[in-house]
Amino acid sequence: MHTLHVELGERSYPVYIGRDLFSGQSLLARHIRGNQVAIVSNDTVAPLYVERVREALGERQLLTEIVLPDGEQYKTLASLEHILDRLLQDNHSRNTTLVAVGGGVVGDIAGFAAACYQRGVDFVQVPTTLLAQVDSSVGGKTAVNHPLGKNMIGAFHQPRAVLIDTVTLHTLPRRELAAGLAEVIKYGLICDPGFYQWLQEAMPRLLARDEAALAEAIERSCSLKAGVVAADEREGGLRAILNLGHTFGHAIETAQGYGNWLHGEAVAVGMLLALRLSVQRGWLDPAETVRLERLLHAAGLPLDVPAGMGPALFLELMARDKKVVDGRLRLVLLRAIGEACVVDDVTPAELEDLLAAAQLRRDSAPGEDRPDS
Ligand SMILES: NC(=O)c1ccc[n+]([C@@H]2O[C@H](COP(=O)([O-])OP(=O)(O)OC[C@H]3O[C@@H](n4cnc5c(N)ncnc54)[C@H](O)[C@@H]3O)[C@@H](O)[C@H]2O)c1
Ligand SMILES: O=C(O)C(=O)C[C@@H](O)[C@H](O)[C@H](O)COP(=O)(O)O
Ligand SMILES: [Zn+2]
Repeated sequence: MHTLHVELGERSYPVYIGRDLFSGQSLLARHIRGNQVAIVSNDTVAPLYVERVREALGERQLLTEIVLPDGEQYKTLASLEHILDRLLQDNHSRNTTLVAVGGGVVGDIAGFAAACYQRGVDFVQVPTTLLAQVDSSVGGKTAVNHPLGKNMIGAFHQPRAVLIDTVTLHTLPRRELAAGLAEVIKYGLICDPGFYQWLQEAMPRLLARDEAALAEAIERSCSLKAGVVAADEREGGLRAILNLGHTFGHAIETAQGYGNWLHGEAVAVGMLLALRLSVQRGWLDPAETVRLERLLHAAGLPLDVPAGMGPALFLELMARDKKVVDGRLRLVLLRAIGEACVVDDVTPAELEDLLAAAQLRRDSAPGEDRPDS
């Protein structure tokens, strides 16, 4: 087992990465302060993994299991309300702990419920998708979506611990594995060129679910994210680099109706758009776009914007991005591979050209595998 720490003073916590973390002496029980627990999961993950988690918790005075319907379309205020209703009905007090067992959707909603319930209770993340293991379980961003925008209602609330059991990745559908790889690739692009190079070589092993390769990708990703979060917990500055590709990606997810495009798929296309802008500024060699396209394609990720999503719709949705300051759009670009920066001077005309070209590229290559075809 490998242990990392997210260093945030009194809110610091460990991230455990290993196999079979729920057997033997319970790591989980050690991070639960009171005698009350609510497990939050969904109807796909609960039958697979909740029993193991329940056993690892041992005897509890109060144990509630909350099973949400599966899907990004349920990352809503209604699901949040359902969790809060159940906690109140079962008389959970302020020393209860929520344990999120699932992907980023479950983790984000359960974390937000923990932030809200009686003004804040403990929670532990047990992420079961690659995406949640490398990204969403670490860092304390919690939220639900709104029809007008992704993660628009939420809070910063750090977990007490993150338990990453890599065995869970064996049941993960192939498309979901690819979605997680998009966020892994993101770390290489924004802050670690050596890791980016390693990913080019390791991609076949990652796709074959080679345990050593997956563990290395998870450890390196979590370590990079922990460093950024420790330096800027609430996204006052540096943390925004973790948003590479997300301004475009969130617009795609919102426009397509949450769940049609996976978060990682939308981010993959968004990162390519950000790279093309960086090339246009003369910061990157055009060959870098081709290198990223090859890597995303090898991972099984889309390269093109959705059909019918033109510049006007992109610009309308991107104007609601959380990084907008005083009406000014801010985008994460790359000065070099491994060196991200945030700019606020990309003009609407520049974006229109970029997005019109992306639409043209999409329409001139029909029949390729895409989430919406
Ligand atoms: N808080 C953050 O910092 C952060 C970071 C990145 C992404 N996110 C959010 O995370 C969400 C995406 O997370 P995701 O990609 O994990 O999606 P997800 O939670 O929808 O999970 C993907 C699918 O895999 C299933 N699943 C989960 N674990 C499984 C397993 N081990 N075996 C079989 N099936 C399994 C789920 O039921 C679901 O159908 C988005 O809402 C995104 O906005 C948040
Ligand atoms: O942890 C962060 O900070 C991130 O930006 C990680 C992203 O991968 C993640 O999708 C996050 O939820 C996006 O945050 P948002 O503030 O743009 O909603
Ligand atoms: Zn993301």
